[in-house]
Amino acid sequence: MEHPEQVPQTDRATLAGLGESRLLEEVFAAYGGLPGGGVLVGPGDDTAYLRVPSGAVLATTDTVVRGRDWRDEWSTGEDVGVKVVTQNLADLAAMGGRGTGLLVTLVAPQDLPVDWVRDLLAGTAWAATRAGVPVVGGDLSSAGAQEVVVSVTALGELGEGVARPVLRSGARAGDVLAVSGPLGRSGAGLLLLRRGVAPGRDGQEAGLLDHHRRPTTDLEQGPVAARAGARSMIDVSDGLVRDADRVARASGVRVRLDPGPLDRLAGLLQPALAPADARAQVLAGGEEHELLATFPPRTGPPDGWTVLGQVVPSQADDEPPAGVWLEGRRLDPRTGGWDHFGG
Ligand SMILES: Nc1ncnc2c1ncn2[C@@H]1O[C@H](COP(=O)(O)OP(=O)(O)OP(=O)(O)O)[C@@H](O)[C@H]1O
Ligand SMILES: Cc1ncc(C[n+]2csc(CCOP(=O)(O)O)c2C)c(N)n1
Ligand SMILES: [Mg+2]
Repeated sequence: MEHPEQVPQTDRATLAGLGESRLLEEVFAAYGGLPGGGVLVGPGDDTAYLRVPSGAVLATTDTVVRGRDWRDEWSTGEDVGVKVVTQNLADLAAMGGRGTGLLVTLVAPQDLPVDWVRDLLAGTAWAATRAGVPVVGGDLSSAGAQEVVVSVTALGELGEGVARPVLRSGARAGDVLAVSGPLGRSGAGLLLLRRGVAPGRDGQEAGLLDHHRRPTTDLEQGPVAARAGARSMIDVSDGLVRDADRVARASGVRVRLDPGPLDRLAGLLQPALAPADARAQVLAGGEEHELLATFPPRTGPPDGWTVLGQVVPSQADDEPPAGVWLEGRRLDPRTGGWDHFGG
């Protein structure tokens, strides 16, 4: 028979000491108070059971891996939780949607400190609460030493007043290209961390590090853009050029960036970054999770968005015909931006 009070505190400090059942109790407690009117059955049974008022579901998933997507020297478990939830919700926002439920999976070694998992639960719960989305389930599994993987699946539906999802393929010649917020902050923060910069709590560098650790996208801007008539949309996860190139190719158009707004956005990263580094991060910095959308010229973007350029027809003699252009030259998406497999 087990006497929990006799188990030394240190034994409970790792996942092996705590055990799956007690960890699950903590998981349920962490996610228990979250909002979510449509949840008919929440965590604890074989599946969750959700109401689907609009009759159609948005579904996306995004996974982060220790060493690849975060480093423990740079990010806490709470940071990881905030970021992985935000990444998923930004994908829903980029369709013109909002979350209705999250599933959170943790794959971790037995010697992982329970406190790291408690931080992860706090971070995921914080980001879910901020967005008004319940965590409805997930999974736990074990991994080899050092391997920690957190995977989130997000379910959602189109925002109120949004009739259809905003796809990457909807950009049309004549559209205005705009972004919902600044660019390059997360990439700039990562660059500073790689350089070993240890900024004080205030100031520009601290803000960039914060945005790298916990992107603060205004997720409502997705439905706002959709209602404003956005014809195409994507969230900037792999860098402006790479993500704009995806829109251009899906739509069969050219995207022409204006240098002026790029310089202004790069200015926001200076003096923490030198001008050339700042420009590079605006063009290629990943994990920003601001929304990039195109709008018909007559309506233009909603208030607070920054116009970055225009959509123009693709030219038959260009190879490839669709892509991103700046000052008369095509920007190769492979030379900047994030690719998990290095391509
Ligand atoms: N293993 C897979 N099986 C099926 N579909 C996949 C798989 N991996 C990716 N996809 C699909 O490919 C598309 C692009 O995936 P990706 O992860 O690059 O999404 P993204 O929105 O561009 O990136 P991010 O998640 O960083 O915002 C998505 O529609 C995704 O569902
Ligand atoms: C340790 C460490 N190294 C590199 C990075 C940068 N990084 C990881 S994934 C990604 C793009 C988005 O991925 P996805 O498309 O899967 O959402 C970027 C820019 C990091 N955060 N931590
Ligand atoms: Mg995306």
